[in-house]
Amino acid sequence: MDFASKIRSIPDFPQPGILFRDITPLLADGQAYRMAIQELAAFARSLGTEAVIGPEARGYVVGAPLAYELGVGFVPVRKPGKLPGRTVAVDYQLEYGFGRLEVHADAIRAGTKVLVADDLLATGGTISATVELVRRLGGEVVGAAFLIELTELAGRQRLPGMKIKTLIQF
Ligand SMILES: O=P(O)(O)OC[C@H]1O[C@H](OP(=O)(O)OP(=O)(O)O)[C@H](O)[C@@H]1O
Ligand SMILES: Nc1ncnc2[nH]cnc12
Repeated sequence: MDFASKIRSIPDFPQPGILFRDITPLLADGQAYRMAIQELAAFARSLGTEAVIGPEARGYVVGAPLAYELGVGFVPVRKPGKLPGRTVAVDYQLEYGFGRLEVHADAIRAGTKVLVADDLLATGGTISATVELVRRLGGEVVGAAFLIELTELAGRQRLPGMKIKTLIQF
C-alpha cells in the first residue's frame, strides 16, 4: 500500500514556513486506514504491548484503533484541564508551538508494557512528553508507532534506544 499518496501537503499551515502533512485523506480511505493500523499492530504485538497511549487529538485516531485491534486498553493524554480525575502533567515543545499534556495519575499500572502512538513524529516534543508521562506512572515504554515521520526534524534523536515504527517518511 502506497500510504504516502494518501497524505495531503499544505504549505504555510498553521503558520508561515510549515508544510502541514494532512492525514485526513488517509483516514477517509477505509482500506488504507485499516491496513495502516494493522501494520502498526503487527509491530506493537512483536513488542508485547499491554496498553497503548496517545496524545490528543490526532494521536487518538491512531492510538485508539490500534488498541482495539490489539485487544488492549487505550490511555488518552489530554491538553490541560480536560481530565476529571487527579492528573500528572508535563510541559513540552513541538514544531509550531508549545504546551502541556496531562494524563490521569492512575491510568497505567506500574510495570505495564506501553506503546506510545501518534499520527506524526516531527521534533519529537509531543512524544517525548508522552513517554515521560508513562514513566512517571511507572509504565514501561516498549516502543513508539506513527503514521508519518518528518525525518529532517530528527525526532528519533529525542527517543534514544526506542523501537520506532513509521509508515511514511518525508
Ligand atoms: O513531534 P512534534 O514536534 O511534537 O509534533 C508532532 C505533534 O504535532 C501534532 O499535534 P498538535 O499539537 O498539532 O495537536 P493536534 O493533534 O490536536 O492537532 C501531531 O499530531 C503530533 O502530536
Ligand atoms: N508539519 C506538520 N504537519 C502536520 N502535523 C504536524 N505536527 C508537527 N508538525 C507537523
